[in-house]
Amino acid sequence: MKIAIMGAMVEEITPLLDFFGSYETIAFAKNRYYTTTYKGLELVIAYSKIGKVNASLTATTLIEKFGAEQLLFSGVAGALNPNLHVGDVLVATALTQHDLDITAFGHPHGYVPEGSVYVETDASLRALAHKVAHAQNISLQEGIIATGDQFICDGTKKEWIYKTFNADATEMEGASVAVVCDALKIPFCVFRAISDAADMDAGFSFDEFLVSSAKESAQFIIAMLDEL
Ligand SMILES: CCCCCCN(CO)Cc1c[nH]c2c(N)ncnc12
Repeated sequence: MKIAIMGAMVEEITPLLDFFGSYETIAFAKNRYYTTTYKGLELVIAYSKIGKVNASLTATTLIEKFGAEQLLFSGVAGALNPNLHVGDVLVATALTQHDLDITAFGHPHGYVPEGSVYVETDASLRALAHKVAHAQNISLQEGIIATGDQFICDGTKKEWIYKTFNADATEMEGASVAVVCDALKIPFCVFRAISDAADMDAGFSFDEFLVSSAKESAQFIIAMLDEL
């Protein structure tokens, strides 16, 4: 089984590369893909760089060029739901694009023709995540992620996204991964540890907690691999 593990920033995959220790590096399309094996699994690891376009390119490459049969995303996110706090690990049930807007033509936010507002993650990967969380006594939150090409650091924008999409967290890549994996029929799931509250302090909080929260998410992914 070939599994892709994807992040957006180097800090999100460094804990993975450090854990696996040795890996091949393949340069492609202005990016680098790291391949290794772990307990009989073939792994291909990459960070896309920030934003939906970069994430779409990397997710497609991981599948079409490297032959990934499942894709796990590991990273950090801003909390929209007040019950989510820095360090909490969230598994996405569904993802949406909060900045996709043709409402001028009567469509709902996040919708374009022949698409859907939400893309759901793979139910069996989610079930496995809960099994792993329970077995390892890790508290795993579940929720909707709203993705957009903006770092959200403003209470008004935060509330709008929270209310418009009933979303629990926000980030900048997950929904792209969802659209790509859904179209290419590859089971996927998105795991994000909270780094900030997407409010006026988000920038400072993100700087302070990126590394520790990225580690939280990466550690959960590693725990998942033992059960895949
Ligand atoms: C150089 C700084 C790059 C920030 C990239 C942030 N990632 C994008 O996936 C996750 C994220 C954490 N908190 C966020 C927030 N409040 N809004 C959007 N995205 C996020």
